[in-house]
Order: sequence, then structure tokens, then C-alpha cells
Amino acid sequence: MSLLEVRNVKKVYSSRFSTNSVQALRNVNLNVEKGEYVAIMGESGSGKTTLLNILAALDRPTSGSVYLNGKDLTKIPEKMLASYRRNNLGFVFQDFNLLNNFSNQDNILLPLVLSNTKPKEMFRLLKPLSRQLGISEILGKYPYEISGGQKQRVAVARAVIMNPELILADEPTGALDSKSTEELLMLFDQLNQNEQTILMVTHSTKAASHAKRVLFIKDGEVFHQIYRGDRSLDQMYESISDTLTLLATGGVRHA
Ligand SMILES: Nc1ncnc2c1ncn2[C@@H]1O[C@H](COP(=O)(O)OP(=O)(O)OP(=O)(O)O)[C@@H](O)[C@H]1O
Repeated sequence: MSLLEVRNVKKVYSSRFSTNSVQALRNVNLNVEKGEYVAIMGESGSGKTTLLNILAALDRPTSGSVYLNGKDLTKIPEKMLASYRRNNLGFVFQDFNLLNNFSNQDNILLPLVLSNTKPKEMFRLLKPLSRQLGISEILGKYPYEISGGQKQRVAVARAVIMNPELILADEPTGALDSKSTEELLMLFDQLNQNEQTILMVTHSTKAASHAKRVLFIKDGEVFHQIYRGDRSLDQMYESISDTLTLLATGGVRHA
């Protein structure tokens, strides 16, 4: 059994106020194994965010199923979803989504607080994690007092502190300068080396070249995929760039 199984997922957005409907996802099928690092790429409007929102159980598909560890997310009752997400998924967003009136430490501890974890256990988890992420010195500061790269590290700490099955990242390097991008990608590499499964939506060829597999979405379907195999980062970067060019000109075979 794969960690994540997406079966025949379709999503149609329809509006009460017009007869127009948009088929954002036509028929998505994909599996993610435990310990994988997968990037999802595709042109603007291809359905990446829609897919990520469905995988995050923030939105429901029009039809189809999403299994995480064999459990169908689309069947979880609404009132159980928040705790399901907190216990199983870690989120990293382009714009960090930190609470500005909470210290960095409190931002990181929030999922533990919401799960009624004892303070002693919280600090047992927080200390080594903040050392690993290089944020021990800024725990007492507030998000508005630190740099973008530091904010993203705090956000990663919040995402991993519950030891989630899967990290879902939406353009995690989108708001970072090149040095912080490099640092974040190295951090993701490190997390993945420690068996953390990561699924990342990105427009950045550089970010995607760190993944072990890149899926390309086109018109609401998985259109093509490439495995990293034993390619170097530079070789992977080139393969992704070539594929993006071919995709834009319609010349790549189906996955
Ligand atoms: N809430 C919504 N209501 C109606 N249509 C929507 C909604 N959200 C997305 N769409 C449409 O669904 C399609 C897929 O959008 P989606 O945001 O998933 O694409 P994307 O690949 O993430 O794009 P980008 O890279 O620009 O973020 C687009 O045609 C978009 O206009």
C-alpha cells in the first residue's frame, strides 16, 4: 500500500450565479510512497493548487478518492478534519502563514497546544528541532521581527513538530531570496533523508530538481513524470527544463 493514493480525482467548480463550470481536475491518479519527495509542476491554471487543496482535505473532489495510509480523506466528517490534518499533515506555504501576534515559539507549538500535549513534552520536541533548523536564537521573537528565510524555517518547524505522515508544500520558495531558497531546499533534503515524505507544488525548476520525482500536470491530468534516479541536481534541472519546454509545445507523451 502506498502512503498516498489518489484515484480518479475530478474537480469541477460550478457557480450558483452562472451556468459556467470549470473542470479543474479531469482525472488524476497518482501514488506517493513513504519516504518519497515529489514535486508537482504545471503551467498556471493546470490544477496544481486545486489538487493540493484536495490532498490537504481543505477541499473535496467532485468525484474520486484520496487515501492516506488507506484512509479515504474524502469520507472524513467535517468536524473531524481539523484534528485529522493536525495529526497527519504538515503544511508549508509560500507566504509562511505565521500568526504575527504569537512568538515564533508559540507559532511552532500551536499544533501541540491544540492537541493538548503536556508542556514538558512540547519542549522535549521543540529543543532539538529548533537546533536542527537553526532557529533556537529567534524563538522568543515575533514573525515580523525576522527575515523571510527565518520565517520559513519557523513554518517548517511548525509543520514537522507533530511528526506528520506527509508534508504538503505550496510554492515554499516562492517568497524567498536565492540564499534562503538554497537553505530551505537543503533543509527539505535533510528532512527527506530522515524519511520524511514531501509533496511540493512549485513553479521553480531549481526547487523541483531537488525532488526524487517530478509530476507534470496539464489540463487537470498528470501528463508526464520524471524520476531523479542517479541524476545530479544539474542534470535533473536540465531534464525538468527540457520537459517544461516540450510540455509548452505539446510534445511530451502521457505519464
Ligand atoms: N474556487 C474556484 N472557483 C472556480 N474556478 C476555480 C476556482 N479555483 C480554481 N479555479 C479554476 O480551476 C483551474 C485550476 O486552477 P488552480 O488554481 O488549481 O491552478 P494552478 O495550477 O494552481 O495555477 P497557479 O500556478 O496559477 O497557481 C483554473 O482554470 C482556475 O481558474
